[in-house]
Amino acid sequence: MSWQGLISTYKDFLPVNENTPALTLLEGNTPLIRLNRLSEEWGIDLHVKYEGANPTGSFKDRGMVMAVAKAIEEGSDTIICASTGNTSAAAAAYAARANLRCIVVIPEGKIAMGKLAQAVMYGAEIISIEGNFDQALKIVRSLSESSPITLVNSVNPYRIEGQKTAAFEICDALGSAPDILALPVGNAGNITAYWKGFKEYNESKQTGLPEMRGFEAEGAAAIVRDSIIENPETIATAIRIGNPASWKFAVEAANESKGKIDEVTDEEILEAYHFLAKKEGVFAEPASCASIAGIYKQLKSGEIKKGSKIVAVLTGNGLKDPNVAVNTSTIQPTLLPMDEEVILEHLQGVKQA
Ligand SMILES: N[C@@H](CCOP(=O)(O)O)C(=O)O
Repeated sequence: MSWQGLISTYKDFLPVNENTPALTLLEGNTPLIRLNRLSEEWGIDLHVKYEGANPTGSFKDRGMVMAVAKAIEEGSDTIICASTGNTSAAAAAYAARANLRCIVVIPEGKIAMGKLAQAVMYGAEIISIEGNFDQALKIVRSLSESSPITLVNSVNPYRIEGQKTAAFEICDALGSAPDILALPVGNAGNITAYWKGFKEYNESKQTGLPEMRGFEAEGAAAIVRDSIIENPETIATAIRIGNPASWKFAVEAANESKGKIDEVTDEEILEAYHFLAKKEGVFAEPASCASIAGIYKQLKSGEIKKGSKIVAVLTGNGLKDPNVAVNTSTIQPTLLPMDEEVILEHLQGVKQA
């Protein structure tokens, strides 16, 4: 049978009942791609869960389909979120699909262009604040407590329920859980969701449990430092968060699984971002590449053993953030005059090089 989306496929593992609408944009069922060159170079068996293949280009669709379906079931007609970009894109898309009103609060000037374009196109009401994500989240949390508006950030438990399905897909594709699951950590909802998913699948199908290795950006590494960061800064805007909402659950996931929450620098993230695209043909947004950068770092330090089977979660599509790609690439187009002879001569040179 063709793919019917998350709610239909995983209903036995999700909080759905006969009143839950069959909302879907056919999210989920994303590719698990083996990275052949990096596996060989690094002496590991490395795969990426390419969440950029979701309908709005990020893993947020998994959680959002669930949160919006439950909002409708509970009679809500308006959803709200704070966002560094991907959550707002997903919220706006599913609200449009379900004919709900959607309000998004974003930090001014800190949203990648592709993500802003999505919120605009899907018809969200966009409030841009002179503050950061953590401040925006505080505002929408208090608003949703005092009015009949459904908060769809990952503090909404249905978001975690939807997002846990990625762990099921990994186990189904590999036949069991990998040795290590590596992923970026921003607001920490996704590491919470994956750990819940691996535990539930293991209980039901004995698929085993991975070590959970989460990676924050150095300039936003609140969990690693064990201290709130008032002004988080990183090129990886999706994880530019200084007070993660699911902090406690992220620490639990790392501790229970004998994994670790670690940090990577912007330089390490950008290095991974470029070699992933150039060596493997996989283009993911900068924050996603914290997972690859983290694996590379821990292989060099010896914390990750050779031979390990590892899945790195690539949370969002590279096209979300075209500015970082163009501004950090050494490759620039060669400009030639519209003269056939000149162009052919140049291409002959390129061919021989
Ligand atoms: N990176 C996120 C920020 C956190 O959103 P959450 O609702 O998943 O906790 C974004 O895309 O906005």
